Amino acid sequence: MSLWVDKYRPSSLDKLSYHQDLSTNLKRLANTGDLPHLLVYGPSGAGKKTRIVALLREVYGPGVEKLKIDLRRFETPSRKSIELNVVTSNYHLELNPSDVGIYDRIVVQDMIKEVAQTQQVDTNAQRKFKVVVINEADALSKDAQHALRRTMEKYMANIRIILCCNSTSKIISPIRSRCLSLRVAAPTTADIVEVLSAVAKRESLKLSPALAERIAEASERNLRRAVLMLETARVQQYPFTADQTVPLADWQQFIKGMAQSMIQEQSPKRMLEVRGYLYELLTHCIPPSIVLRTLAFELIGQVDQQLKPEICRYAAFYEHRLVSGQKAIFHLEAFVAKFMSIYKRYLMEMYG
Ligand SMILES: Nc1ncnc2c1ncn2[C@@H]1O[C@H](COP(=O)(O)OP(=O)(O)OP(=O)(O)O)[C@@H](O)[C@H]1O
Repeated sequence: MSLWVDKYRPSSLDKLSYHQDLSTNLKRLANTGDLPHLLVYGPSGAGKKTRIVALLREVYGPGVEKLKIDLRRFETPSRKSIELNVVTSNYHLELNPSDVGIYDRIVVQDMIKEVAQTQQVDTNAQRKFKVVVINEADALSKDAQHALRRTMEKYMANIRIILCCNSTSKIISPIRSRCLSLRVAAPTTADIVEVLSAVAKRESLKLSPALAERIAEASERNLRRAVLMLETARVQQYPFTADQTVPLADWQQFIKGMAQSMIQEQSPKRMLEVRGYLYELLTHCIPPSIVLRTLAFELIGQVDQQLKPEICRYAAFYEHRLVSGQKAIFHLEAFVAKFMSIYKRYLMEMYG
């Protein structure tokens, strides 16, 4: 049994709801016979992956859905062996090079070279190129991006790259200029309500527009989150009522608690506790930028009006450091410490 987010993922361009213009453009692109390198970007849960898979299906037919997972081994210059899971079909392969950290350049170079040098096995294939989808492209090191640019040029004859990422700001400009950029904006609340109603209908559930609206609002325009919330709500209480509680994800609840504890007490002891919480979030693979953003919004919602601008400013400051630095925990902790000092100073001024 699969989750609704997988079960109801539209598989072809025709079945995609919302952003109809984009779907039409993708269809046109797929039917030109050739494909440029693509840079697909947009916020999490906007439907980037779904659109990429639908595009590949349009280009190659249902054969791209026959997937297998290969465990690939690479050797670093210092003879260390690294492993990476690669999802492949006869026509394309999908990788997440940022999983191997600083060795991403080796993966990008070796994999693309290997694919480019093997001929298309299927002689009936309609295209003479294979597609390499690179996920989380904005997490690629600069080194890997330069290697990618070189390989892109060298093997243009039989390879097309599709880069998938949240923001193009971390992609080097020589790559950006070689790709066709496609922005998949977050669906509007109304779009999400529509998808939720369609899912409910296919599950033969009665979903009132009021509840669908509340779930869509709570999902912050992240469609995946919205569909997951609907499925959780179904488990918690059915028949639905318009005013039933909309379940937040565990990690969101956790960050809420963290913000409360930072507001209750500002001390080295509390700082140490919060550090534990931060590690807990990071080891559960919640991206550090999401932790910082959610925490900042929670804090802003709970403090006095006059403190809000300063907290926003420091959240942006530490987010910038997070992006340019390496160890996320340092910058997250620095933000926590900064907040505590700002808040403590404010309390002292107010209440002496
Ligand atoms: N056009 C659509 N119509 C209906 N449902 C959709 C559509 N696009 C996406 N979805 C649903 O939204 C979920 C999230 O989509 P997807 O995985 O493509 O997002 P994403 O932008 O790649 O997210 P992330 O960047 O977090 O990986 C999918 O599981 C699918 O069920």
